[in-house]
Amino acid sequence: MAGNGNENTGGDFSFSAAAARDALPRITTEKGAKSPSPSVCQDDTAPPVNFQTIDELHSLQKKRSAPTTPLRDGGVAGVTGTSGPTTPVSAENMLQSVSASLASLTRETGPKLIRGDPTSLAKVAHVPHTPTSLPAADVSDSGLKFTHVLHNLSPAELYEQAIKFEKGSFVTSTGALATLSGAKTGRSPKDKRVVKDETTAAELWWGKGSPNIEMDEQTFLVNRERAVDYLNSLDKVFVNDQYLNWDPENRLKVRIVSARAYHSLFMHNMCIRPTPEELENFGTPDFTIYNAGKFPCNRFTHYMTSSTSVDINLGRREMVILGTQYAGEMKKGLFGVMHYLMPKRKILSLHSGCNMGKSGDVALFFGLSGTGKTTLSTDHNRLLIGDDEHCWSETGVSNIEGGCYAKCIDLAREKEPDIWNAIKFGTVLENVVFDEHTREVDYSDKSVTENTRAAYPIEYIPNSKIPCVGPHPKNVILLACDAFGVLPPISKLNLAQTMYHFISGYTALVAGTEEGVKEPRATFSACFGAAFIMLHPTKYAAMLAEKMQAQGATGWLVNTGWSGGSYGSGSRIKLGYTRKIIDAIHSGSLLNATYRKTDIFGLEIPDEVEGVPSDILEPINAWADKDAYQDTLLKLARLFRNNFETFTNHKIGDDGNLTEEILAAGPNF
Ligand SMILES: Nc1ncnc2c1ncn2[C@@H]1O[C@H](COP(=O)(O)OP(=O)(O)OP(=O)(O)O)[C@@H](O)[C@H]1O
Ligand SMILES: O=C([O-])CC(=O)C(=O)O
Ligand SMILES: [Ca+2]
Ligand SMILES: [Mn+2]
Repeated sequence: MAGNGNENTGGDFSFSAAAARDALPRITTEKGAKSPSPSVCQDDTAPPVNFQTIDELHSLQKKRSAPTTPLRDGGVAGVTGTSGPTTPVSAENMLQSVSASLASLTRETGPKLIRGDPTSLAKVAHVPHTPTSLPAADVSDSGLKFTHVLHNLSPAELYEQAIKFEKGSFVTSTGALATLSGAKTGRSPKDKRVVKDETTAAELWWGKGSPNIEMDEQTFLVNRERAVDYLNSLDKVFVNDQYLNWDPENRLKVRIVSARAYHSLFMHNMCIRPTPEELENFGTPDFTIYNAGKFPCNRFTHYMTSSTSVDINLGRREMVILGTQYAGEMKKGLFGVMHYLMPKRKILSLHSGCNMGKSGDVALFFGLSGTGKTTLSTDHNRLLIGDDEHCWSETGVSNIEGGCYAKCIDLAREKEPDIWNAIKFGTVLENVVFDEHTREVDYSDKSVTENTRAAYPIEYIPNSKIPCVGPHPKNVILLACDAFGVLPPISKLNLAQTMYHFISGYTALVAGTEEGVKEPRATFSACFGAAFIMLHPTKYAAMLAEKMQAQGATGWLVNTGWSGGSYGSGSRIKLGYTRKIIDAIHSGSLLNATYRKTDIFGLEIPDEVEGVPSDILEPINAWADKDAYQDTLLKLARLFRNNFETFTNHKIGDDGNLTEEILAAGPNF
């Protein structure tokens, strides 16, 4: 408790003679003594105080957040939370809406809900419950208990909740909230399930290569019930009501119900934050996530193969998370939903970063995880529209999210100053290691995981473009981190090549970090995000082709991976060089360069890029062992060809010619 035992509770204050030490002069303040003359130097010039007790003093410390609509009479709502004796109409509506979200399938309404923190001393009154005559079998103890709802808490409040109640939560030296995501430190794509009903059976991509592993409606309801019961069993749940998509015409209202302050702060940062007015009029969400990730799924449930399950039900507009606390599941689950809903509106959803030059030229950065979307779209000379998820509509681009999720492994202030500076109060820092005393983060430490992450609101990047929308893209940059070291650092693509590489979705990360050289492992992930797409890849590819053609956008392939040899003998292309290459794309200077065509992949590579040594532009020149280069190149070409086989029978768009051209745009050998 605050208070140091010396509270001045009235006008009198004196040291008793017994307590006074001999060496100290006796100090007496007499009741009713005249105030000292202004000429006398003294500290305590404070006017009379407004409190008589410590509790009164503390009650003065917090003032109620300004309500944005008039309060109704205290008697109407009858709910007393921590923040005062009356509850605004909007809060009452919110509680009813959350109660409906948490209603289980056997109970008509959710548990009794209370606003605020259960640890608060404030007295709580019962939520008026519409009397329902339920069959006796439906009455259970869980229906009789209260669940406190912590609705759209602020970052400061969430920090306090995390630090008080969630092990592994700490404030770092720069003010970020360090958290642990638990046993899972990355997504679990093999545990993702999508409900297959009549509609989705016809609409979605199923079967070989598809990320959509089916589950039936009944099993979804079993998992949903498990998650909802778990959440209702808690003393408190966090509820975030937020938006997705900065395009106001295609905005989605999302509700996230979770058990952890970490999850609530993560989504606060990653989704678009409503204004107080928008929150008051939020109404019913379009999509709801039940994050019960602390609790496992029941492995005896049909379709389950582990204790983790991430389930999407497009019909019910719900997602259930069991058995993983990795926060990225929520972000990417919603991205999947956008990949379903947006194409229905002829809007293309993209796993890409996006930024804009001062003159309004927009660039998209596609790439799989770790290829540089966040790093390269965060560019001090350009406006950041977003780092990971976008929509491309008839009118231009819009960010789906309200925040960024940057990889932090080996983060260095000099190389990535904007990301470094964004790691401050409000930022969630996942799974990093820090000094126990100074709380300085060691970004090179992989003790917990290599996938350390920072989630921060987009406005933490100084040159972010708010609202996060822009005109049609001029450049479409495909990023591949080629650990084989055979793709050129930069090549210009024609439309068919752009489609070929977009559908292939290649990258090659290094398998492990254990001692000894590890073979690079090629990954092909259609549309640079197969884990998130819902429809067949050719649907998205056709939309991209049509949009690029209509806007005259140029495609580029940038290797952000190895040069001069594969992983182990070559080295990763310096970020500084990649930035120079990207600068040359943005400025338009690369469009006018002289190009040469490479063997096998048929890529156009420039003779020169300002600020980049010319001998790395043609990969073979950078390799000491030319035979090894040829072998590796062929090996990669075969991997591309094998991967593309699944797409050879699919038509792309209405135009059969495009399909032919795309097939011909792959490696030739
Ligand atoms: N030449 C390079 N170009 C780009 N990134 C590089 C380069 N060299 C090293 N890196 C590092 O590679 C990582 C790229 O990760 P980044 O966060 O940008 O990935 P991402 O594409 O946004 O992935 P995700 O979708 O998982 O968020 C960063 O840690 C960056 O510092
Ligand atoms: O989703 C995540 O956890 C991180 C990410 O952006 C990706 O993997 O593409
Ligand atoms: Ca990223
Ligand atoms: Mn991503």
